[in-house]
Amino acid sequence: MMDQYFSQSPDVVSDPKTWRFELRDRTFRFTTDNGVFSKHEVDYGSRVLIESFVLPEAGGALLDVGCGYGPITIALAASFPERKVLGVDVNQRALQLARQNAEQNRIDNVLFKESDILAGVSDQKFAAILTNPPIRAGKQIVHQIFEEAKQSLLPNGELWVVIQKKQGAPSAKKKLEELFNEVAVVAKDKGYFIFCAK
Ligand SMILES: C[S@@+](CC[C@H](N)C(=O)[O-])C[C@H]1O[C@@H](n2cnc3c(N)ncnc32)[C@H](O)[C@@H]1O
Repeated sequence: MMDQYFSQSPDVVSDPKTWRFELRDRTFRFTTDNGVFSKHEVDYGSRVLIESFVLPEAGGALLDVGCGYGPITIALAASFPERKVLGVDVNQRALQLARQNAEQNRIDNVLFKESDILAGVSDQKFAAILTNPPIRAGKQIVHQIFEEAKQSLLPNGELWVVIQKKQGAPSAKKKLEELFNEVAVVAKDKGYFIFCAK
């Protein structure tokens, strides 16, 4: 089987690496491994999303869809200790690393759960849902994330998405505009767009 970062259990040999990275003025220690997305450093798009995120009016938990080894979930949990932050992914190796990363950074307002898109958290509503979506899984999955997110937002809740222009930002924006009343471009940096939809 071809190894993909979004496979449920990567079959590449494990070779964990630990490194430091600064996000929202705090230094984190992340452990990553083969078979997970962006294993050498925090992905540039995720960085732009993390740095530009502001809490919405709605109170309540935050959700990171496709959390990988946890950089978005963990950085936001550290910034907003009064909020609970959930991270979901299909990749079990990534989820294991995310739990380890939360522990080694002493972040305890997080929960990581295996879930195909939002299926595993369909009983909950969120103040904000964030995603650096799995582009390589296909446009249909990305659009499904947007659709399921819309159903899982609290009133005044917001969906925050990072997507590169060359990886389909215009078509993602169009889909978001079909689903939501308001879609703002919050940031643009090196070809990465941050959309906030409500
Ligand atoms: C672009 S990566 C982002 C990872 C992480 N948030 C980061 O910033 O490094 C997208 C993630 O989506 C996950 N993914 C792929 N298909 C998924 C699905 N159907 N449901 C949930 N997560 C999925 C992948 O395993 C991958 O970890």
